Amino acid sequence: MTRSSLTTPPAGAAVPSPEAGGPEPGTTLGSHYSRCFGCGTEHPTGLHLAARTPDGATVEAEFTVGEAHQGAPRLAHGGVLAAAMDEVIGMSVYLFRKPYVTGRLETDYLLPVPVGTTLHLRAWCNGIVGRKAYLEAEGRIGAPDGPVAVRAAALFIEVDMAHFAEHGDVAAIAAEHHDYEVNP
Ligand SMILES: CCCCCCCC(=O)SCCNC(=O)CCNC(=O)[C@H](O)C(C)(C)COP(=O)(O)OP(=O)(O)OC[C@H]1O[C@@H](n2cnc3c(N)ncnc32)[C@H](O)[C@@H]1OP(=O)(O)O
Repeated sequence: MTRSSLTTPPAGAAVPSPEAGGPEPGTTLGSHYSRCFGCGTEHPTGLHLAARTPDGATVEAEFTVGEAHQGAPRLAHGGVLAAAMDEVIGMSVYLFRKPYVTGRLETDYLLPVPVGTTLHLRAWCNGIVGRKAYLEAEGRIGAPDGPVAVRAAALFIEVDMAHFAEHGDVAAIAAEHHDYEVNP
């Protein structure tokens, strides 16, 4: 992964282990908001990611590229692929049960992704320092061990619920509360 210093964990950054009381291995994480472009089940043209954690520390999901996700004819739009990486990374930091938002997202595009392709996404945390979480993800074509089409590195910043109350619609979050709801 080509990455900047901003998404590289500093020496000594603690790599978190699965949280006591966090999701059990195999848990499906569910949508954090039904109208989210990334995971919302009610979004008509969204990515519809349904993430699960195989081990309490990493997250996996699949994204099938549809007609609504094109950039060039019959090929996925790069921004849509970045959104998929952002979402699966957001789901992985969701394991820590604190609210985080994307501060910085860096993406490497290695292969074109045709419409109809299922991308197998995986995301994990490389370390946390204070409010800053250093995260990484990959998207593989066709199978969990298929060729890597997209890689991403991200810096997510921990916020409190006032962030969403001040800038968004905290009542809508409360209305859809889940056990691990943290990252609208
Ligand atoms: C399961 C759910 C999945 C959801 C996945 C999708 C998640 C999203 O899309 S979130 C939406 C997109 N992101 C946003 O809207 C965030 C917009 N930005 C903000 O609100 C603010 O800039 C915010 C909250 C990130 C930081 O502001 P603030 O709380 O004032 O903190 P601030 O003091 O500026 O920064 C904290 C630290 O992070 C660093 N930092 C903040 N932003 C960045 C950045 N872009 N690049 C590098 N470092 C950064 C700062 O340098 C600082 O570091 P240090 O502590 O070492 O000095």
